[in-house]
Amino acid sequence: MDPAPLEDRGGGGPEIGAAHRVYEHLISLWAPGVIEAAHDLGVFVELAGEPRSGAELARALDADPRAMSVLLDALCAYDLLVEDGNARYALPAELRECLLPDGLFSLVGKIEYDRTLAWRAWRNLADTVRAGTRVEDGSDAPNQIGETEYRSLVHGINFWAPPIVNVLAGALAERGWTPRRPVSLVDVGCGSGIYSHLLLRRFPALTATGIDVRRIMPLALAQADRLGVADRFRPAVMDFWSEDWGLGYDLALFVNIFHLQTPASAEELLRRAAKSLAGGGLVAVVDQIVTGDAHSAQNRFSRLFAASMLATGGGGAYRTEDYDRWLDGAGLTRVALLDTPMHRVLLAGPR
Ligand SMILES: C[S@@+](CC[C@H](N)C(=O)[O-])C[C@H]1O[C@@H](n2cnc3c(N)ncnc32)[C@H](O)[C@@H]1O
Repeated sequence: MDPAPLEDRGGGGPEIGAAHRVYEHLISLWAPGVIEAAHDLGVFVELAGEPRSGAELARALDADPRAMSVLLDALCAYDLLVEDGNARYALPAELRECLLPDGLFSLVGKIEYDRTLAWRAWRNLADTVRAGTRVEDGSDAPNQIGETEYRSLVHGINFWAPPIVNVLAGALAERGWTPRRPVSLVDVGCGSGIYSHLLLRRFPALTATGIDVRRIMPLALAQADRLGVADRFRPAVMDFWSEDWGLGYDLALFVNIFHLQTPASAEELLRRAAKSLAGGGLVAVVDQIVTGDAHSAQNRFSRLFAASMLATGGGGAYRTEDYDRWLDGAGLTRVALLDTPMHRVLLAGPR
């Protein structure tokens, strides 16, 4: 046996540090395992009311009492539940919104998406890397996430929106958007519509058109109602490739749309956006946009996000140079690039 890993430093040389690091990555698998088991069993919903003991939860959820206690303690280890010292477990207030199904920022859709699609896709990532995601003619494949999966997914990414909208709204205000100015936007692939809805709350004279497919639109309409902006949110059920988006918008907004594209389809989307704008209108792309700064938090997340896109069927995290080339092809030019959590906001206007 090579004695080097055991030498000096109390048995903890760089090799042991490296093994700890890799092991920590490997056991990241435990977190979704524990959270998803609790979701499947109904633990979070059961704890929406009073704190309960392990035995009470096991009885209510038809589970083995000892196994339930192990699961509850693991949830406490992740700070997802708290134990009151008398073996009663509670769901902390700040976690209710994301762990219960009806919260505006509920991650239940993400959990369900991961259970139906992502686990299997990640398990087969090596096969995907061997085969690549090119289609027969050698071009990249667009992302294959289906409408059914989007129904789970779109609410599960709502929590990204508030800090991004803060930054975007600030940039729009700097460019002359005031509470009284009647402006309009088209939200292309709006999903739950959260970006439109939060901007509508920010700018009382704004009207928003949300484009998405038939199965998703009821979610956007219900949420517009919930957030009190339904009177200024116009649903446009259509395929954004084959139908007309309308004209004269002050903002064409694409959130989490470009990472689903191939380079060719990305350029086509920007051409369509340019045609839909009023004079002086802007395009905003909110996405995993990679810059030259290798160590930024956004670039690190973008790299991992690209691996996730690869695992689940195509698309990727594109670089600023890619966007600049596509913008140029569409007669547009980048006017700002803003950092937000896990995303960047690219603003572009006419060249
Ligand atoms: C990743 S989700 C993003 C949703 C939203 N923009 C957000 O970030 O919360 C992509 C959305 O684009 C919609 N979409 C994809 N292709 C579309 C098409 N060809 N026409 C209309 N909507 C489409 C999907 O239904 C889905 O709601």
